[in-house]
Amino acid sequence: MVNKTTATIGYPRIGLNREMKKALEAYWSGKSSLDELLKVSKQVEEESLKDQLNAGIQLIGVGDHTMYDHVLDWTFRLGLIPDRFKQVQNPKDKYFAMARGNKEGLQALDMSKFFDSNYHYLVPELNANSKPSPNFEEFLGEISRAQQQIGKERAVPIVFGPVTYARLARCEGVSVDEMISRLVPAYASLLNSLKSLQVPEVQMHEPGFVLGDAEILQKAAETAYQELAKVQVPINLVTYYDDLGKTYPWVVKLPVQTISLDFVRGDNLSLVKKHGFPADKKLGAGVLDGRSVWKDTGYAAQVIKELEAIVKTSIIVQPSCSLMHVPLDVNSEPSLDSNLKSRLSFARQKISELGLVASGKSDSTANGPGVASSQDLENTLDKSMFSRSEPFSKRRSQQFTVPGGFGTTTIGSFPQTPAVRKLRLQYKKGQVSEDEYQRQIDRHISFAIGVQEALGLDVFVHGESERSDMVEYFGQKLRGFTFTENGWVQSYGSRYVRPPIIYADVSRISPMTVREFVVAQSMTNKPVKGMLTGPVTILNWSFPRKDIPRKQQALQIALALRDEVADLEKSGCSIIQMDEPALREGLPLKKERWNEYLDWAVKAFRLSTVVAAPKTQIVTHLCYSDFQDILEAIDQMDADVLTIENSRSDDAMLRALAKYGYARDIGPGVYDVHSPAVPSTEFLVKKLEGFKKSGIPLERLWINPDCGLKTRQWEEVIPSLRNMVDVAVQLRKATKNGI
Ligand code: MET
Ligand SMILES: [Zn+2]
Repeated sequence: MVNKTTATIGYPRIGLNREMKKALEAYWSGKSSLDELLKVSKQVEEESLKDQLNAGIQLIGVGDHTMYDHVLDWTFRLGLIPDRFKQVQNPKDKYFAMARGNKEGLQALDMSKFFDSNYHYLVPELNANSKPSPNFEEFLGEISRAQQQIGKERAVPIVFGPVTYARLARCEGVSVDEMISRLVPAYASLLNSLKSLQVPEVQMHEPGFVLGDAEILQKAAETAYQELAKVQVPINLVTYYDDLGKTYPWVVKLPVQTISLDFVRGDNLSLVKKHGFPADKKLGAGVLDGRSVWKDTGYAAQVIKELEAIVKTSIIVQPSCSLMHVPLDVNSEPSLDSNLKSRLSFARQKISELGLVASGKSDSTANGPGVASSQDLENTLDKSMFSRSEPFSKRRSQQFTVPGGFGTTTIGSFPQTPAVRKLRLQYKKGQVSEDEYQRQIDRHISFAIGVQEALGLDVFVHGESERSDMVEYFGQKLRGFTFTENGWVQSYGSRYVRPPIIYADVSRISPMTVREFVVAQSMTNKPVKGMLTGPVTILNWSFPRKDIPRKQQALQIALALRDEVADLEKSGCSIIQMDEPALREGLPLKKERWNEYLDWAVKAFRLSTVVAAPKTQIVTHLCYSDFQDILEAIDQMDADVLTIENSRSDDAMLRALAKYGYARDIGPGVYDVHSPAVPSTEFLVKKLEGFKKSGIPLERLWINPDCGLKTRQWEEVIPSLRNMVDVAVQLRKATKNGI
């Protein structure tokens, strides 16, 4: 029988009660000292090791604690600091300036999504002159502390690998291959230091090998790992978030002692079966889903059994990836239903599950989420439920348009002022009655309508003051969702999210947005948009079930939203916006799986919207990413108006849409809502000039900001929108006069 041990490859680093967030924010605002921040940070680090030690984990990943972001940590340790930060003397000030910019106007590093997760990392900026000047002192200190706490034989340093580091960086004037080779000496020296600390092995995290284009890295990766092997410290090459795909045959042959694979996403099991597994290597088997909140229901043990027939040396039972993507402890959820709780597994529960799996036992309470109804929903629905009754060419003349074109509108939310937030909190705590709450919400709606009236916008919104979050709001009103009180997961830095959990079939209980729409519409003669979050976004920003495919869950949500669209229409709503900001981010890492995802994502969007009559205008809004590679899917969504984030991308998206021949209406964002700056009319005129040049027919254009305005203040919003409307009106006149 092969030998089995347990390991972890990363743990939540935010603290049970969001200690890191609180400590960081107190430090940034000057309310506490650096010493206090460091103290909290060490406590959180210690607690997490204590958890893993108590759970009996044999090889515990250490050194993954972070003040902000682990990729930034490696940029810092490797000494790959962009020139503009070199003027900052104090190391912590420098670190945080790279993370968030500083008061002196230094711009932070760019932030980007970490693979296909909802975590965001700070993108290393490298160029022809970038040469590592490493300083691993703090990291080595962290490793020594861990060794003292949990014992040398258990503490396995987690190192972010050179290939992935270079691959995720923005390399200007230097190739990724060249950068990898420049990194190797720094990594070799680190491995040497770790060797002197007598670590049992080093985890080299290389998720970059699962990316679709990782093949091109073969040569550089082989050279790098041959060099690193010379140090002669055992290396565990850790990959996750997908299977190795085409890179499997050569990645498993790299000169390392252990290969760790994700057996939850992608299909590494088939690759292992097809190609075999090197007889002299250990296998880190990521069999417990590190990105799911559900207990394993026997899958892990099954995979281990199959692997035992193939692997010759030893199998290490571990989570599929770092547990940073799940909340810390189910036991911090006093109000969750106890039956449901017994089926959930957050980080602390997962590490005890590992032991069970390794010992061949499984948990009898784990019987999967909800009542499974795994029927293929798509096939139970008539095909006509996925198409509008008339094509866009016939719909458009029946829908609302602004004479002279360039209709002005906004994306939905207006400033979430302290008063709005306080009101929602009081309501949540039962301090204001439902009636009183609605009366107050209606006052906010009335204010928003008044402002839009005064500014002369063409299509109004009610302002979303009743929503703290565009997914949570709908989740709370739908059957099948549940919420945690303390289930925080790091999104970036000190920003954490609490994704809803889908635990059963989703359906609508009663109308969710109709009341607010009716109130808003009763206050104005201008059309008010109905405002909904799309099915794919609701799904992608929640923890899904594991007992039925994501597609089925998306279609269930879509059916619920479809009823909402029908009800809005019945209440007199003639323009309905279905936001899908998270559509793009759900794309699988490997291109060959894109079509399958896009197929059901588009179907879900259509199922939720096409119920609308031809005269009802369906708007969608996409933001947060570059959509140029999914133009066809966007076209197939068949929305009448597409509002899209564009303000930061130099109209590239617009040109791409024009080139593609996108023929429906478009509302490209004319200014960046994430900046407090008020866009001047000159700026906006220039922006609109750019639109003209993009090749999009002018009569197809709407004028709007690039996203919702909830994070802004009225003092910024009012002058910004005033300028926006002014410029649209000017353009309308100019175009009419043929200028
Ligand atoms: C992240 S997209 C946000 C769209 C939403 N309607 C809003 O304005 O807030
Ligand atoms: Zn948006």
